[in-house]
Amino acid sequence: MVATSIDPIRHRAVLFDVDGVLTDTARLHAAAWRRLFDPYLAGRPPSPAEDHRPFTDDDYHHHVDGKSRIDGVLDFLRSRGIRLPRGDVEDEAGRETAHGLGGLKDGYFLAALDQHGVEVFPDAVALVESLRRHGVGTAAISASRNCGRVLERAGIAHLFGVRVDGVVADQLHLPGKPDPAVFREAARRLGVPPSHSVVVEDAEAGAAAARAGGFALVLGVARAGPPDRLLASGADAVVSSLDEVVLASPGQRRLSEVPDGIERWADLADRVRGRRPVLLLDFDGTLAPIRKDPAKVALPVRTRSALQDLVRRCPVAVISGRDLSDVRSRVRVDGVWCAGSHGFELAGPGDGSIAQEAGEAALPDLDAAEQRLTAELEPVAGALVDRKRFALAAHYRNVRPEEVDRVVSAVRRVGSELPGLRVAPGRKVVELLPDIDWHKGRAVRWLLERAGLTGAEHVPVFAGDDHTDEDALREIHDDGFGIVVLSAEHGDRLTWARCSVDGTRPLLDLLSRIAATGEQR
Ligand SMILES: O=P(O)(O)OC[C@H]1O[C@H](O[C@H]2O[C@H](CO)[C@@H](O)[C@H](O)[C@H]2O)[C@H](O)[C@@H](O)[C@@H]1O
Repeated sequence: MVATSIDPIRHRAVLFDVDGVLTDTARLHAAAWRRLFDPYLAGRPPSPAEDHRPFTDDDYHHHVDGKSRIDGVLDFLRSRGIRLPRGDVEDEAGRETAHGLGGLKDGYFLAALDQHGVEVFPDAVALVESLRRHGVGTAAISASRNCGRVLERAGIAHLFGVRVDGVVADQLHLPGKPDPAVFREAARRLGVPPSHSVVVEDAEAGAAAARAGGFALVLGVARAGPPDRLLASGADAVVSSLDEVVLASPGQRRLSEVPDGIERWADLADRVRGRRPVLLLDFDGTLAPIRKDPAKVALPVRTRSALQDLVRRCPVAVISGRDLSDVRSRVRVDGVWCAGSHGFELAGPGDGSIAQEAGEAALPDLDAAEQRLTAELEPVAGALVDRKRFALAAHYRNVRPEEVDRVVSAVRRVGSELPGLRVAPGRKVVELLPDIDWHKGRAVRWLLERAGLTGAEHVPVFAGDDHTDEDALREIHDDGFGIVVLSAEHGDRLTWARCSVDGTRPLLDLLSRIAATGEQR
């Protein structure tokens, strides 16, 4: 299952293909190609090596859609056993070269544009506007040299901070789709890595390009007809209208808009006053500082002693992405509950009075993913594949920047090939988790209920720094108190937290104030 939702926390840019996604011009292109190829094929002398049947919709989707004009001519004719010289950009329209025939097609397309005008798809415009309101960068991508003209005539050129079209691709000598170069160039211009960008495409070549480029989400649009061709080409999900795409909740705020928990404690204290706090704490980046080598991370002495103090005052749990046994061995504070693998395994203090292990069915897929990714990422210097019982992390903190997309796309590909898994990005890490409706948020709620820590007399307090912590921050948003630990690695993303702290020290100070406020009941 892949949700058709764009999450502004994770997806900081969305790249839209133009013809067929934003504007109803794909059919004008298809008609112009047909007008070019049908008489051309009919006029060729019969040959057993060539197929002269008329141009079909399937031909358009498989051989032409999404590609540059010249590649479209060459690839389609090659599929019919015909090889033409590429020719030259100066070739007059109609000459028997790729440039010559491409010029003729362009004349037909421009005539159709003049005759019919450009219609926009209102669902696409609504999505673009909504994304921009959420601060997500938007780009328009097209193989067409007429992209600028189409966007201007449609009145939507101003909605895109970046445009990478056939003209830009020619200037920079970028190969056309299915090569990911045009998408990567757009992401680069928006300043967002492919691993945090979404591509919206209606063409097979475009979906394949985005998949190969390691983009976070490849969303196919099949306005008429089945989704299969786009799914087969690499789309994560296919919608028939962009109305089906939902955005993360407006309840979230930018990190820069969230008040500092210490500075604004006087205003925030009422949320916990008179209630018994239940402290639910993330480990890496929250209790323990981030390090280059995950194996070298240790709980600082001062933090352990603060936890020992807190556990005497209220229930405390650590909810980590690490393996359960790993996080337990690093926390070592009596009386603390621990959850590992992002909440997929959970146990009570000591011997574990209660236990929960979600995601058992995904173990064979995790084993297969571990085998494949260990082999595939072995040549990537700095890449680290870390298998947890119910998760697999591919770390790229120590990978050269130009190799990061290789790591991310390998994980995404393996994740999409194994139906039991889903992809979850984190801080310089991309993980595979069991594809079931379970995460830190569900685990936290389960723990509160099983331990009898529910009801108005309790207030769940969750603190975390990373993307997977947002599941828990969202879960307790209405009845609890969420704290996000700031990090320069996240930019100004959205969060469900009610307040922020600037590191572990102020976090421990805030938790102590929360415990003290709870003690005044
Ligand atoms: O939920 P958490 O307890 O925060 O665990 C999330 C991941 O944390 C670890 O990776 C992160 O910390 C590493 C050490 O500082 C750092 O090198 C890496 O870049 C971070 O993503 C841990 O290794 C993962 O298994 C956890 O999933």
